[in-house]
Amino acid sequence: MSQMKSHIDSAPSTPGKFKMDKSPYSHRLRFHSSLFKLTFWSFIFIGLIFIFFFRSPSSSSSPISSDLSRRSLRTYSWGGPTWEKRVRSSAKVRSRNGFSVLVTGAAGFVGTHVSAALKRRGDGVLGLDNFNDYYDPALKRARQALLERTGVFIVEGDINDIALLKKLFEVVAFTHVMHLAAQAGVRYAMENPSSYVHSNLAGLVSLLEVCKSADPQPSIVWASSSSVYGLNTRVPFSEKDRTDQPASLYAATKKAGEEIAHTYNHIYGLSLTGLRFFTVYGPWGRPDMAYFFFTRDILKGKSIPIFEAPNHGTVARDFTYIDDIVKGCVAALDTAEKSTGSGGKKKGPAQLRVFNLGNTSPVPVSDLVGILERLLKLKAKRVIMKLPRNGDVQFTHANISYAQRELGYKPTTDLQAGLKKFVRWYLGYYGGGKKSDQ
Ligand SMILES: O=C(O)[C@H]1O[C@H](OP(=O)(O)OP(=O)(O)OC[C@H]2O[C@@H](n3ccc(=O)[nH]c3=O)[C@H](O)[C@@H]2O)[C@H](O)[C@@H](O)[C@@H]1O
Repeated sequence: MSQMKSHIDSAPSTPGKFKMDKSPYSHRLRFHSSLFKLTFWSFIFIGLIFIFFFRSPSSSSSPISSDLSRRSLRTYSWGGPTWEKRVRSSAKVRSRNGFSVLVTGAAGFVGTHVSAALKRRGDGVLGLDNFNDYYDPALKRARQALLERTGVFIVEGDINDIALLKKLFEVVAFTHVMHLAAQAGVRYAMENPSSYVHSNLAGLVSLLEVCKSADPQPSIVWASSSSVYGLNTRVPFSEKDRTDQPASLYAATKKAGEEIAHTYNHIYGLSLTGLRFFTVYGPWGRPDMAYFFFTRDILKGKSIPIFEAPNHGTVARDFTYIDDIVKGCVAALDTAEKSTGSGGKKKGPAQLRVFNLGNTSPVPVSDLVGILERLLKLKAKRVIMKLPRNGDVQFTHANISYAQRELGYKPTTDLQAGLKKFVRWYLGYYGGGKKSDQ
């Protein structure tokens, strides 16, 4: 190549002169030029093969499959003596009659709070989370750091990874699983339906498969959603009401989860408790939720879209503060009966429950914005918009008498008090909005 380069460099700059076949070097030049072409095209060919094999799944025409493949192809490293030691130590029970709990979605909003609460009272807690990028992973990492300081280790992995789940049950005989890993969010289901199937259906089944084969089988408490009430118009929503009209794919996957839970309870004797959370909010919350991004956008002076139902109908939510939800989750674990099966075989009927965990006082979204304005001492740029027809329901309202009776569940934080705590956390964490580019 360098020889060829020197020929070219020494050749006259006029292109036409280069074609003169009288040149004593013309023969060698032609040979070198075809060698150059061969090398050049070989590189192009190898490059194309490389691009085809290594990029094709994520460069598929559908953004859905590309996103899903990005998530499911991600590999996590786990295993080894040091890793097992950390798993064991994190899951070690430190109080009398304490539980050993596997918390999936531990770097999530509810997962972090529940893990911390369990650890505080002496339960052994091991987290599992895939740290996906549905929202700012830096927030998940910050929650992880918080939990690490309390002695909770979060294993990085996906609930669809059966080998990993089996390994965790080999290392620790979990008494309970708090299953909070999920693809959340009502509106995002229009954008990325597959991720709901991946996490809320396939992931749930993987987890239940491993739990049913474990010996002893753990008791499982898991997150369903208020969205299962869908188009139901009877208020307040009771667990006895129909839930066969979901208004979003998200709701449909949660409802399907409840049916899947029934199956595993029926066939394998797994003790299963589903908790229908009602719009949970609070410090360390999810940036995709309205109260969170309203706060961010009011601080930035950006306009905020406030949904309104037809004929100026009010849109309202039974916003529930995180500490109340945590109490409900812990009470559900405390009252969960043992699974009755072992090694994949049912020995007798097992407990199967579903509870509403709400606040029982719906608040219009416009009032939520009013509270935020007062707390932030800023006026919001409100833009009234039609309630989109992509999954949102007009209102939610929980009847919590069943949870009250069985779990002693009694929410104590109203929206004003809860948002005050959220705003204080938000300003401390993001420093008045400077860091909040999620
Ligand atoms: O209760 C539940 O089960 C669900 O609660 C929330 O869903 P959602 O109540 O829709 O919460 P947000 O997305 O924070 O919306 C809160 C309210 O603000 C309204 N909103 C939302 C977004 C927006 O731009 N403007 C607006 O007015 C919504 O219509 C809704 O009434 C969570 O996002 C779900 O993961 C959870 O399962």
